[in-house]
Amino acid sequence: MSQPPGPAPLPARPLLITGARRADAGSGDLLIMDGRYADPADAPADAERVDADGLLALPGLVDPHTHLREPGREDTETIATGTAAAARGGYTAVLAMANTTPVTDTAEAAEYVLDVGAREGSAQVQPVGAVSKGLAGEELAELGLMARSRARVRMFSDDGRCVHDPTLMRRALEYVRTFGGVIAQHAQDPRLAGGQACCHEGEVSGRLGLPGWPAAAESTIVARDAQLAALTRSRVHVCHVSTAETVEVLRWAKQRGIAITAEVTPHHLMLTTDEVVGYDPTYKVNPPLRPAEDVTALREALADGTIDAVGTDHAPHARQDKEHAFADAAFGMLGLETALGVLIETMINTDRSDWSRVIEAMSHAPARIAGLPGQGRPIAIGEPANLTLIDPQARASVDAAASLSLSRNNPWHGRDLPDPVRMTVWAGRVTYRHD
Ligand SMILES: NC(=O)N[C@@H](CC(=O)O)C(=O)O
Repeated sequence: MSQPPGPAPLPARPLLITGARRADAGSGDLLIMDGRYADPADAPADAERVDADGLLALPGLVDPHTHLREPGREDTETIATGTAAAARGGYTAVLAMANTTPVTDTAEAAEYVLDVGAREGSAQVQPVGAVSKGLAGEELAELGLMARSRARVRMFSDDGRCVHDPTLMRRALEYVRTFGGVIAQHAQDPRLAGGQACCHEGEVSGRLGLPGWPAAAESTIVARDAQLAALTRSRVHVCHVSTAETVEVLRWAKQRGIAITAEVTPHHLMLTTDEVVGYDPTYKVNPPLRPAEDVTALREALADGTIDAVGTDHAPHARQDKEHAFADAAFGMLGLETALGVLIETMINTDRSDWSRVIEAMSHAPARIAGLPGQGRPIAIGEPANLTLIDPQARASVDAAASLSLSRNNPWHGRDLPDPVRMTVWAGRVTYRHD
């Protein structure tokens, strides 16, 4: 059996985890040896025993949408710090977005991210390749070379920018179909929501005098891309869905059998446009926070599977890039450490979803969409040991200063939220332990 992707082998001490419940059915002790689950009856005498009585065992979480900022902005996040934050959030794999400096638009750039991840990461780092050279939206990047490289890139995205040119989008979809890839679209029509647009277009943007971006700037691109996916018989993934209109388009497209998948961020499941009323740039994000009706529609869509997955869109920014007038500040907020807590609060504690749905959306589906073998797998003997042990009842007040991220643009600071993660294990190695 080939080794699962993971850190260099350590003088691994087997782990015997006792007493954990399993959300997916099944229970019993878990033995982790040589990076995989093994039969607990074979536990060696020197195995480290972990008492997980009362805890829930989940397959390691997979984030289809992380900004790690290395290379280029290591003052705001590195692959080491971003994946440390991921491990604390229960993640064992992250898809690293391409909008770094330089952009991940070549095989060499993708292999660089892969290699630093393997050397310094606390989670598997899978590079996302850019769709267009330099994210400029004009010429296709080296999609085939990235796919055939050691990084085995399968997901491509110009995230931060929309692939606006329909012909370029068509060509990209045609190209990735040849190797089972997917185009992850940042759906934002730059003609409807460009330039200074920084807030949901509606009553609040009008009152505050902030340039707005209407829901239609997202849903019209998603409708177009669904049709292009049908035309090319290829696969499109919609990043950070934020509106009820987009949910309707997704329902329509899925009913027609179009190969479209979508993700929602934790912040769009909980926070609304009202946060912006104080002009605090921490709440400036793309796409913008939307009204409560959209939040409700997103929760419903995640519960019924219209939205397949949760993506954090963890977007670290330096203080000097955020501390500006709202219209001039950088877009983006942190999310890796708090994602599962927000999902418990919005989906489990409201009885909208059961655990199997949350596990599907935060582990199985993102691994499948992004083409990550070895992640999002069931907890079963022989499978790679990617595991998150959680206490779903534990809560804490979020402290931005205590984050493992290098950045502090944390929209959850001071909020009381579930703080569930007790231990994360990636490829058999403990990557996070709650004190
Ligand atoms: N989501 C964000 O608000 N920011 C992202 C890029 C982007 O999607 O705009 C970032 O890289 O900072």
